[in-house]
Amino acid sequence: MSFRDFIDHLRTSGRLVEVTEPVSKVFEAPRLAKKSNAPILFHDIDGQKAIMNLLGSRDELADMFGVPKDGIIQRLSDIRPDGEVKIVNTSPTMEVIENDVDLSKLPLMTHFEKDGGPYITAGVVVSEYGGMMNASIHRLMVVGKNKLAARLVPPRHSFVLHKKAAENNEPLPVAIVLGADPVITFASTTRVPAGKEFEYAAALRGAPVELFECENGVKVPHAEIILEGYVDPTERVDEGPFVDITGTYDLVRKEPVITITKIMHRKDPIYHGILPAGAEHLLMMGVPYEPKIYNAVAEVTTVKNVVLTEGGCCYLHAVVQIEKQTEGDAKNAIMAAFAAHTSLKHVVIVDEDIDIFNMMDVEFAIATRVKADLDVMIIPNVRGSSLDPRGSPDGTTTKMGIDATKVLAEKEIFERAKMPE
Ligand SMILES: C/C(=C\C(=O)O)CCOP(=O)(O)O
Ligand SMILES: [Mn+2]
Repeated sequence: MSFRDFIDHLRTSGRLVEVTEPVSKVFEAPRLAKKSNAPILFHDIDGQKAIMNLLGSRDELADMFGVPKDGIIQRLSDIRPDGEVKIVNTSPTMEVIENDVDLSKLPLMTHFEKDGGPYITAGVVVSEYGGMMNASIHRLMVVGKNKLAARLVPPRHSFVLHKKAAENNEPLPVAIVLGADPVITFASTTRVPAGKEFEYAAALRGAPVELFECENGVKVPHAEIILEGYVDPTERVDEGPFVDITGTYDLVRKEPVITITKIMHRKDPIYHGILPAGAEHLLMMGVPYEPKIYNAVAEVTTVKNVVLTEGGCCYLHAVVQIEKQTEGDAKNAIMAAFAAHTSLKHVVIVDEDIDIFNMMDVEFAIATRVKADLDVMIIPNVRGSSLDPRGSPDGTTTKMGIDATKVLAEKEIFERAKMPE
């Protein structure tokens, strides 16, 4: 499915908000996107089109995968990155080619008052080096007419490829993909084995993914806009301030620079922007880790479901539902969850009768099934998330796991009372 087909599907199903009056890319469009909290298509940002909140809810994701909302994780954990990828010679993306690059002509938005500049937030950075490829989303700050600062987080594959190229003093060829089939964009946020993002997307879509070759050799899927260029081996600039998933300003760091050498786009392209700290951002960051946690917990007990909760920025807090088999299972589940998602900070393990999408229910489990000295695990000095404002400067933090499951030997005293029909 193309990006445009997906937008048409949102339109015909009545889920798309359309803004036809002119809006500014500086604060105004992001503010409207935050307010609407629904897929929103801007028809006139300095004469350009842009969509935000494209995959801004679990309902949207479930619809895209063709499963119910509580079946997303099982669906994602069943998929193997072995779909078909086809190389083709042409693409509608080549309708317009611009060699005189001026990023200010695109509707790249400035979102929050202290932001370091306009940011590309939904750009899938595809890179290739030494026979390896990678596709992942990185935030990209505009630092010049044809330059972007890229937050390449260790140990993500883009970071590794740039490091390898830089060790040989070579540029890393990249292509930034904006507005591909949303399944491909989602797949690029997953933690699949190196170089397998497009195979994973094809398996998820149930149809081959077509790729075409850019002038710099990088192979990319059809999209609305492609920015071609390279990451310089040595150049670094201040990246930030930028508001990340926590809704607070992330640190300013020295990050690598991408020079854009060419822009390709469809006629009348539709730019995709992800609202920082908005639901789409949170889901793109968190949902790919849920199947990882699910599979890791499945190794130690019977796992039923996993959610990275919105209140925990879909990244720092997890609730894991298990069918407890033996006493102590929940403690193993806690350790498995932390191992699977190293940025996770707090995790609660609950039984099958707790609705993990309902925080009242989760709190009920904590209130009635936890004795803190026995059921709370505190683990100091563990690698945490660089996005946690409470993390230590060396990247470590203290983690907490809560076993909110029933004591098996006293199961009946925890039963929730039912009223007869
Ligand atoms: C920008 C981040 C991740 C990414 O690019 O995938 C968030 C920081 O990652 P941590 O590993 O939680 O520090
Ligand atoms: Mn990768």
